[in-house]
Amino acid sequence: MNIRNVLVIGGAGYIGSHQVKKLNEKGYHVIVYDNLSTGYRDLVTVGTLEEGDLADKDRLREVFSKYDIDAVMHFAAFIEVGESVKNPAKYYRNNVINVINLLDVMLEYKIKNFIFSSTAAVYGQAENMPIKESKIKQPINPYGKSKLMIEEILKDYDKAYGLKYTSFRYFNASGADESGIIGEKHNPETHLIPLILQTALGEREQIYIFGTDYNTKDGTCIRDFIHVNDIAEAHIKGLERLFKGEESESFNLGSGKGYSVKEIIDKTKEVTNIDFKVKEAERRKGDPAVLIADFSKAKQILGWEPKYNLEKIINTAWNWHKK
Ligand SMILES: NC(=O)c1ccc[n+]([C@@H]2O[C@H](COP(=O)([O-])OP(=O)(O)OC[C@H]3O[C@@H](n4cnc5c(N)ncnc54)[C@H](O)[C@@H]3O)[C@@H](O)[C@H]2O)c1
Ligand SMILES: O=c1ccn([C@@H]2O[C@H](COP(=O)(O)OP(=O)(O)O[C@H]3O[C@H](CO)[C@H](O)[C@H](O)[C@H]3O)[C@@H](O)[C@H]2O)c(=O)[nH]1
Repeated sequence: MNIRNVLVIGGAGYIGSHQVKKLNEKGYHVIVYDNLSTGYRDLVTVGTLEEGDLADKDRLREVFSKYDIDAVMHFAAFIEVGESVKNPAKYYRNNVINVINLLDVMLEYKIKNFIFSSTAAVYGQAENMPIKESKIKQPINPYGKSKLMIEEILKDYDKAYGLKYTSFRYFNASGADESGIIGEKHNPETHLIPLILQTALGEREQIYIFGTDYNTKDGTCIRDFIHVNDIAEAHIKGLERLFKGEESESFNLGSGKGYSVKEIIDKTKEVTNIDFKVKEAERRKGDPAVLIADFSKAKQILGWEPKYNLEKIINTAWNWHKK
């Protein structure tokens, strides 16, 4: 069988770089398209890096002309919820307009297999846990709205142009590859587990708990953490399904288990065997109290389920951060 070419947009970022490594391990040929705005050249450990911006359609055309692309996986986006509230234009431009550019060029080149990084933020505040894909989508910030807009656009492009897509709504992506050569590298870092680990390393004086008065068992927010390699594995299954000609679908990617911020901090102290300062702080704007995924649809249709538990997630992340 011919080796398939997969174009990974945003493959120099945290999740994309793990996907690139996984695709390579599964025998795909990988081309990364990235402008390195929040990504890093050294996270691209295999495949070919083509530098370019999604706003630049001519550069995209060059890449699509150079390689015979079989499918596109799209990870590139701005990802900070708080920033999206302050500067929505930045988010709608990169997370919506630039994705339309990409889809335009894909269609010009008759490439019809597309995998999209969506988010639990499309659901907004949910009353009942765990969250199923069918839940009504009411995102409460521009970041979540920008992702939902693309999900809606994809439905229309499927009907009108026959574009086949799989959208994955990640809950809290975390952990690092076991090799220790790639991991979560965001600057500024806003995510809980890397911030706790930086505190354990003494790079930060303390970790703040944002809100202790939520209606949860210990008053702190509850989240569903999913290992980045479990996410990558699901994408491979989604890709194989598209290559079989199956219909477009959207899936939650989470573990189905929720842990409170306090529990995450305690678990990290246990895994690292380091004690560090914890301070209680005000709630962060826009945080839903609880987010837990129902992943039964991915299990049923893709035959996917997460392999990493919380301890392994923290352990692999710790392994990377120590380096
Ligand atoms: N990290 C999470 O917890 C999480 C949760 C849910 C969804 N997601 C989604 O997963 C995807 C990847 O997230 P991440 O944490 O790896 O982010 P990241 O910032 O590490 O990676 C994004 C990559 O895209 C590139 N990029 C951004 N804009 C670009 C443009 N216009 N042209 C070319 N390249 C561009 C960046 O340089 C970077 O390499 C995003 O779409 C995000 O919305 C992430
Ligand atoms: O220093 C910190 C950082 C975070 N938190 C808390 O830890 C929880 C997790 O926060 P993260 O920033 O790590 O993750 P989010 O749940 O806010 O965001 C994740 O899920 C979102 C979907 O809701 C988006 O997809 C986003 O990209 C993704 O990182 C939240 O309750 C937050 O308030 C703290 O208490 N202290």
